[in-house]
Amino acid sequence: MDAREMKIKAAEAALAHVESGMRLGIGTGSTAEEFVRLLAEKVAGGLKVEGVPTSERTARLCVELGVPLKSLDELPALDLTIDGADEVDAALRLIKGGGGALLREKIVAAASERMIVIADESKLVDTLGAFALPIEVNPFGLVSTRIAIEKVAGRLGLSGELRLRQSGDGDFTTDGGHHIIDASFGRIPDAEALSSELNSIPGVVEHGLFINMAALAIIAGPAGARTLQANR
Ligand SMILES: O=C[C@H](O)[C@H](O)[C@H](O)COP(=O)(O)O
Repeated sequence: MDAREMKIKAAEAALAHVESGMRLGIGTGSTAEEFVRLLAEKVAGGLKVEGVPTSERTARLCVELGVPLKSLDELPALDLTIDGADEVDAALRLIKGGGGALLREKIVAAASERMIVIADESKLVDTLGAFALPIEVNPFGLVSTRIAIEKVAGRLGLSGELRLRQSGDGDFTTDGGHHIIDASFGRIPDAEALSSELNSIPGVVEHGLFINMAALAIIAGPAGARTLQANR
């Protein structure tokens, strides 16, 4: 089974949690897109749901495939969000933002009663941090913000390259008009501490550590999909 087939398996298992009438947060990325494709088939077959997309990219795919959308202001309380992740640990702490959608993803997940993460087994890790942590920053005062990130990281014993994410035509810009610094810390033993330290930096808009947000992770491997439950 290749990576795409595993993503589809995880997305199929997540679809079993979707009931007619639900208000859904719809994630971003290649795994979430497999979920959108399967959801669209169910919608075509009569399933009634309304979705709030976590990115312009997801919104475009939903429109193309006929998944009904609303804005988060129209549907401010959601039943369930289904989204992918770049890393998942056993406590269901996540790194997200590889696709640059972390801010809207976090806002949508926080507005949802439940978040289910879907991923292939390559995303499951013992300790977060091998994937560079995306940190969304305001373009104003980038140098000061970068220095502040280095300082808080240093206080927690973390170091590594902080790289301003690039796209084809210059600095990558998120749907919210911000930039992303990818922080290669290697290993983040205390994700909670790093999360609150990063939140205290004014130029940091949001970061890709999702803690206490996912209720369930559906992880697919060659043998099929298994479910991990958050112990809280
Ligand atoms: O910003 C993007 C999101 O956080 C994605 O959910 C994450 O990067 C995982 O994407 P993929 O399913 O493509 O690996």
